[in-house]
Amino acid sequence: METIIDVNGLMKSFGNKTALKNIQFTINKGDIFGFLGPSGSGKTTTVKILTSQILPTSGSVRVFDKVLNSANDSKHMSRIGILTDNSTLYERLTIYDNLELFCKLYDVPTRRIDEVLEAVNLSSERKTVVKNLSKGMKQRVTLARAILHKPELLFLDEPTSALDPVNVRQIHEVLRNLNREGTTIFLTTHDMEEAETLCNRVAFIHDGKISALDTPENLRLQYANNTITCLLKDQGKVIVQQDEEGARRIHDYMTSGRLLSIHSNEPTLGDIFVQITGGKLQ
Ligand SMILES: Nc1ncnc2c1ncn2[C@@H]1O[C@H](COP(=O)(O)OP(=O)(O)OP(=O)(O)O)[C@@H](O)[C@H]1O
Repeated sequence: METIIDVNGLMKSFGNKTALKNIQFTINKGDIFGFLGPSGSGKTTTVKILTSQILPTSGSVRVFDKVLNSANDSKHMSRIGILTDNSTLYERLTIYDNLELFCKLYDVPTRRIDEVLEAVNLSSERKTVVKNLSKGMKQRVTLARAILHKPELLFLDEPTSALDPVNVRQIHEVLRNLNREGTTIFLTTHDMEEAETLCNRVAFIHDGKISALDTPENLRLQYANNTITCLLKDQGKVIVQQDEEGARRIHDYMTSGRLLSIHSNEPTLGDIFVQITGGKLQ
């Protein structure tokens, strides 16, 4: 498996505030890696370091085969796409003109504009002025801009925060397609559902430290409470342990015709985050 990002002993301080405390993780080619944490936990600081916008206080960071040791180091930037809060568009220009400007900046042929607009489902809006777009559409243009130069690695800092569910679904679909075509994705979010549906690996960051890192499936298994909720006609909700005694009880509920519904109580990533850190994601 090819390692795309390798972070070891990463520390970052701002004056006497330590934002990152000995962070360690690797990201492999093809991952959609979710970096989950509440506000102020250190997500954006990590993205800024990985994209050479700021330097770490100590520790080592490797992106592709390049050890990052100076800010604004642009050597690997052509292989990277970034979508953050600061990714603004020219409001008075059309979608097409916005993208054309960035084609010139990145030295990308303008025929690529049609491809990215198709990818984000905005081909029919190419002549629309950006200020007339909805928030979700603007975010899709920003995403189109971030992938104009076909980056191998895409950083997304809270890409769907404050978007409605329809727009969230559209952005997720674009990201899945990009990933299928080979783009590795580093995604920060405090939305656990987003991480559950998109990510093959997630790290929990809390107060500048990573407190868990695994696949969502392994985390759910590890923190499962092994119970089943049964809804009974005469008793309402009943919690049953997943053991022999529980199996006997469920069998009785079924054969006596009392069982209305049954579901296993798998913890969500949000539940697990609370269990591990004692804090909430939001
Ligand atoms: N330039 C800075 N100067 C001083 N403190 C900073 C600076 N940048 C970040 N911090 C502090 O570092 C900590 C981590 O901030 P960071 O922006 O990385 O959090 P975050 O997880 O991205 O939060 P959010 O989800 O709200 O964006 C916070 O306590 C923040 O106040």
